[in-house]
Amino acid sequence: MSDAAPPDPAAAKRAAGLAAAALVEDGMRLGLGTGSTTAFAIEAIGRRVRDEGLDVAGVPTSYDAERLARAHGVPLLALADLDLDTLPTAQAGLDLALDGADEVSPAAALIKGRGGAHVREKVVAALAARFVVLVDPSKEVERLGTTAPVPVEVLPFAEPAVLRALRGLGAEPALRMGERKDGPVVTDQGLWIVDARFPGIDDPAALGAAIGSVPGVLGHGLFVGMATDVLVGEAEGGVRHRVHQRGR
Ligand SMILES: O=C[C@H](O)[C@H](O)[C@H](O)COP(=O)(O)O
Repeated sequence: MSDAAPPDPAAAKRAAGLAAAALVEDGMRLGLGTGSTTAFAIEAIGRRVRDEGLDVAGVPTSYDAERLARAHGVPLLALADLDLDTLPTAQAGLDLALDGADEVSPAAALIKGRGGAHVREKVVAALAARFVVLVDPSKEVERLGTTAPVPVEVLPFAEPAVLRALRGLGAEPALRMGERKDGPVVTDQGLWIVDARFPGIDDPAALGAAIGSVPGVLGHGLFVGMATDVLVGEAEGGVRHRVHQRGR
């Protein structure tokens, strides 16, 4: 038996977060993701704002990201500030979106939403020229669904119907319950989350389309063909940079 300590996920997340913050350039409009890995990036961007006078602003993907950005002095933007009505549709509204993931496949398809922020995260990622995903190595899987369920945000009224439809798609679905609160977890939108556990996902795009078309579903945590970069932090401080093409 080896006496080696297990890799430290916090150190790996920190390495990914710092590498992501280093990609940020003066004048950029950012998407600020949610979760423990992106938190390291937001903190590091805040340091650059303070120490280097970096001029950036970011759209937060959750109340949590918003509070963190404020705490670290990262200026905030709302989608309404992006002038999307005058921007040509082919032009991205944000330069760079930074976010974590619960699973990443070899083709950079993702499961997101452990923190329940996946709906806003997808809106923000879709607006960005580059969508950079920050993970520790435990998030890399050969096949999506290996470790994480697919979070599905649902209208409370529709929950029984959505559970039934998800079972029909091969999932074992369960309403997400609060750990420090009685009853269902309520999202930033005031809706509920169903975690749908699949026995391995072979075609995430097709499954995503099927889940998205269930009446009562606001959105789900499968992100396919969106990531342009994956930064995999290592506990020793190194970072592997995987580059991906959008739409594949
Ligand atoms: O809703 C939460 C987000 O999708 C997170 O980005 C994802 O769950 C990864 O979080 P963490 O970096 O804490 O593992």
